[in-house]
Amino acid sequence: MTLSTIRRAAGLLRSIPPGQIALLSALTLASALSEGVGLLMLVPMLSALSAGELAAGLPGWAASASATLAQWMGLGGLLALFVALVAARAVLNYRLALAQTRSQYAVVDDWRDRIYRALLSAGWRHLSAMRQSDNISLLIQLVDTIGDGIFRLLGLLTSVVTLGIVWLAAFALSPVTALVGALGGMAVLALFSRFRRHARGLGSDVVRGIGALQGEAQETLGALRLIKSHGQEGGAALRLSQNVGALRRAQLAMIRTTAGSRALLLSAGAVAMALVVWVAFARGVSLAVLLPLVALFARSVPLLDTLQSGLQHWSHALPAIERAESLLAQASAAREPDLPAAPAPRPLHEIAVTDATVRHAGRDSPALDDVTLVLPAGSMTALVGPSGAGKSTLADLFGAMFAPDAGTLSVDGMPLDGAALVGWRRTSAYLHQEPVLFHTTIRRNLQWARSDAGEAEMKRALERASAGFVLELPEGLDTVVGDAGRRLSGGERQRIALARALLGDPALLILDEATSALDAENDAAIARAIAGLKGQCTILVIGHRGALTDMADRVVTLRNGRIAGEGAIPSAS
Ligand SMILES: Nc1ncnc2c1ncn2[C@@H]1O[C@H](COP(=O)(O)OP(=O)(O)OP(=O)(O)O)[C@@H](O)[C@H]1O
Repeated sequence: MTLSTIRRAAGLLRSIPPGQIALLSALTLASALSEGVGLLMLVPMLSALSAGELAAGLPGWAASASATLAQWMGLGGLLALFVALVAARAVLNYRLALAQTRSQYAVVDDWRDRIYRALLSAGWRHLSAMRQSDNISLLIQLVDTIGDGIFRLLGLLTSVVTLGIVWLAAFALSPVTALVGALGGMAVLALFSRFRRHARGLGSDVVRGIGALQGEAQETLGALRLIKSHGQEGGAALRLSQNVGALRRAQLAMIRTTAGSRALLLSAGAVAMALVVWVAFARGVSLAVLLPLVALFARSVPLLDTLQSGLQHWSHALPAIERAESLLAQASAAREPDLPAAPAPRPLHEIAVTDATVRHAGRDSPALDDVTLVLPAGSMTALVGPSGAGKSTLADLFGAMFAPDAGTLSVDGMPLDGAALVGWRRTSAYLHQEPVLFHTTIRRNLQWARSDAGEAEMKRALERASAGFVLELPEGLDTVVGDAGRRLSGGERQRIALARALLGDPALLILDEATSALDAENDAAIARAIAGLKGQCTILVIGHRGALTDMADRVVTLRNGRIAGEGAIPSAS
């Protein structure tokens, strides 16, 4: 265990409440003491069994103490005390296992919570560049790998304390044997370091395997229509089973390493014990010393095994811990400022993006190059242009999803940054080509925008969004929309999403290709709804030629990240 590993372990254990740490420490110490004392009880028991004969050869203090105890308690009393000690240790170990599991959960849950919060608080640009299946696998599965590492770490700390007590007992009986045993134990730990390195490599394989499996399953289940239409069911099933195979190979290799190192350690322990007995017998060491030493030795080997396999599992969990640490660090570095206490002011005159430049990571040319666009308050602007011109990027700037690399977003001449920028985001609403609905009732989907919205307000929003059909459904607002709203048509989904946006009373409504996947009827229904909103809020429509762009007060053309013109709708966009 290197210094950095110890520091990392201490850092992880910091999320265990102090009371729990105190309980763990007390239980660990009490369990270890009961173990040591129980083993040492052999000495007075042997003395009582042999009427003092076997006391010869014991260190002076041990001979007199065991003789006194044997005389005072008798064999029956000593046996009863021994049984009581074993029973007490069983209770202590039961409580210890519970305390260790609770501590493990405390660490894991704290990590999960911190990672989740860090992700939720990170900026959109950072989040949109991430592979979310990696984050899901970390939050759901890898934290349990980390939990296993923590549990083993706590177990190995218990083994260290118990080994220490057992060693002290051995030292009291025979210092030389105890020192030789300690050196042997350290040599074993050093020799077994290659198993731990191997376990760490396998830990990396498991992290990769879990990520690949999660990514594959998530992508496949999210693309079922595509898979079915291309007849790719077999290929998808094969890819999943290949991913499962790779993961299982890594997991089985870990079991093999653990079981192999255990078999080696226990066999080496047996050989060492045989040697000790042999040498002791040859040198005429008395039974009174030899028997308790053998018992202490026999107990030390499994404890050493727990220690070694604990270190091995800890090494195995390290890659998952490193993944979590790195994600946490990156997400925290991309953290957005906290929301301002007061809501952002509604624009009276204009919302403007000025001299804005945006460079996406890994791209040579900027997505937006020194763009200035002013949206008069209450106006409706259509933004058109070829694919990749930068329309969505510009809409993201207006909606304050992120700040430009250069330039500003301002409302009525006041530049927005930091918390004000995040606050403005709350007052704008987006409608994308594929609306986001949650697998719950329409009521809950609407209330997602405003939890205190009443029935009448919801109905009004639905009517304004040309979504009155909801009220005619057999279960009305309580209709469950299905996974991502798949129990509704695309147009119905989009109109419910518009109603949800309106419920939040947005100052800026952005429709990014909101009707491009809809038929003429739904396009017209959304257009009717938007016509009713004109003048009530500022509207920015992105799209190719259609009912919505035709309704705009003006049309702005974007080309290669620059404003290419303003006025009439270009004939080919
Ligand atoms: N997250 C990203 N990382 C890297 N490049 C990006 C990212 N998002 C957009 N781009 C690139 O930035 C440019 C502008 O993209 P944007 O989505 O703004 O264009 P658009 O005009 O909305 O296109 P479309 O009409 O096809 O939706 C494109 O070249 C696109 O490939």
